[in-house]
Amino acid sequence: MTCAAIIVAAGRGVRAGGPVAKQWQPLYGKRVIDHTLDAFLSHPQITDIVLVLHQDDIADADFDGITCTTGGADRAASVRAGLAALANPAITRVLIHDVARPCVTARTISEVIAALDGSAGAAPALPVTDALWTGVNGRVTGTQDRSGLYRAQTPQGFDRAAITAAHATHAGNAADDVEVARAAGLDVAIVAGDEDNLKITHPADFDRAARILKGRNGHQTG
Ligand SMILES: Nc1ccn([C@@H]2O[C@H](COP(=O)(O)OP(=O)(O)OP(=O)(O)O)[C@@H](O)[C@H]2O)c(=O)n1
Ligand SMILES: C[C@](O)(CO)[C@H](O)COP(=O)(O)O
Repeated sequence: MTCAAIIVAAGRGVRAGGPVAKQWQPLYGKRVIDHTLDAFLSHPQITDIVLVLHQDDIADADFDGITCTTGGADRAASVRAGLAALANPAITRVLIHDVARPCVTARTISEVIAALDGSAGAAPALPVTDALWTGVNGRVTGTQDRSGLYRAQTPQGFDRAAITAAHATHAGNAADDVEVARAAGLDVAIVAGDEDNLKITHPADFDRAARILKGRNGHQTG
């Protein structure tokens, strides 16, 4: 089994703000992107890494041992570019991960890979535990049943041939690669998500991620 990781990093991080896109901003001693890459570079089951970058960033990219390629206008297009850049024919599995999730642990990566033994796809998720409302103009308009609802995370793992075929036939963007996989009829297993595997989306998420990484220092998870 040869497993690659595709790290999608071609977004502009508009919601996070800042002078540069969020993946290039500092976080607990290095850049967000460095934390994310290190999680996969240090994982013993990941043999190849493809980093998908924005066209404005690619010329300055300097990452040893990592294939860099240019992303597209939306996340799904960037994933397709990453899949196309996988050069090693021996790769049978691929994990697709948001650069914006720098606190991913070795344990989560291992659990996604292990679940691929029994399923064409596998991804971490957390069951929704809060009540869910609908609301309009700052007023609650209803309560939704939360049973069977999950918060999806990455890395999302797949059989390489199956996800490549699924993306080739998928039109337009998608919430994530699980949506693309399921549209193509693939079975996707849910593995335990991790509250600490947050996606840096808004400015306050940098502090939260830094606290998680600081708390882990000297207590390696996974
Ligand atoms: N055209 C795109 C859009 C998004 N992404 C990646 O998809 C992940 C999840 O997207 P999100 O958190 O929405 O990141 P951004 O698109 O950068 O954020 P924003 O929507 O706030 O601009 C990120 O790692 C982002 O870099 C990508 O590779 N290519
Ligand atoms: C793929 C994803 O991380 C799953 O939770 C998420 O959908 C991507 O982020 P976005 O904010 O929806 O673009």
